[in-house]
Amino acid sequence: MTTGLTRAYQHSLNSSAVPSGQPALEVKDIGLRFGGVHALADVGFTVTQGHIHAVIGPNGAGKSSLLNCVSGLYHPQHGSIVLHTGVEGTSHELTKLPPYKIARLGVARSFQNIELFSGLTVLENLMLGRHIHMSKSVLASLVWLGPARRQEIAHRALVEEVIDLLSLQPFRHKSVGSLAYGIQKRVELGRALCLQPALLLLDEPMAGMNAEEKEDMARYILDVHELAGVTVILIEHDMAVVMDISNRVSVLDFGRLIADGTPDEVKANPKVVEAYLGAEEH
Ligand SMILES: Nc1ncnc2c1ncn2[C@@H]1O[C@H](COP(=O)(O)OP(=O)(O)OP(=O)(O)O)[C@@H](O)[C@H]1O
Repeated sequence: MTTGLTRAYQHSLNSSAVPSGQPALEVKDIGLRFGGVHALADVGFTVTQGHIHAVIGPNGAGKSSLLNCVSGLYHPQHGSIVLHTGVEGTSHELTKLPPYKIARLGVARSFQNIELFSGLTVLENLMLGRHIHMSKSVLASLVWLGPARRQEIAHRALVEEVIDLLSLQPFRHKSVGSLAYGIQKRVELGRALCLQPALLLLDEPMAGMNAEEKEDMARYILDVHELAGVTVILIEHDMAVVMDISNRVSVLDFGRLIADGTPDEVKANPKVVEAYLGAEEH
């Protein structure tokens, strides 16, 4: 189930140097409160390098809060989140860092709602996805004609590979606002990939999609994982998709981790059936 690449790739889209199978992210005893609401309580699990790791749970279970803790939008009151990038053997404690520093460490994310520049083209949005790696003059040259063309060309080569991987060629010069919803979500995935992530966080990438769009998106996430080797944390409501494409699944319910295992283990766990899968069947 792959997209037939049309070019030989020169750039690695995965910036992690952690060997496959080793811990990439360790979440330990995270606690997050909003007034009296325990959004997360003693949540801990490990994301393995090279995995698609799904986080599932009923509405309000704490899934987005968890991603927000990893990307630095929320700071949990206790616990730790350690990112291993393998670069010079370093690890980073994320819970006190601001979002831009976590992004610089290679944590990229897409949001539940599309957060693209709808008046700009696909290409321009993807180039802006390179912003962390760009000097101000290159950013300026995207908007006004200016210097730094050579640096821009190097960034452009990587962006072209993302366009190829996600089959975005037909849309490159179209303004994002004019594209079908499913394509816009694919552009958002592309923009996150342009960061060359060590870890990619996808928050309900298939929400609001029809069956065909979901199937397409699942295929592209698998390509990102299998061809580009990017480690993914995936929040998704569609159980069939989660069980199909994930290596490991963590289940939250009322802010607590109630199960963590392979898709088959999780499917067979009575707590999960009761809390989530069972609830869907009624
Ligand atoms: N910024 C915030 N302020 C106050 N409460 C919040 C905030 N963010 C999340 N919460 C609360 O934390 C709990 C978990 O919410 P969260 O959005 O993380 O759940 P979720 O599993 O992602 O839900 P959904 O599937 O509906 O998106 C909810 O009770 C929610 O109301």
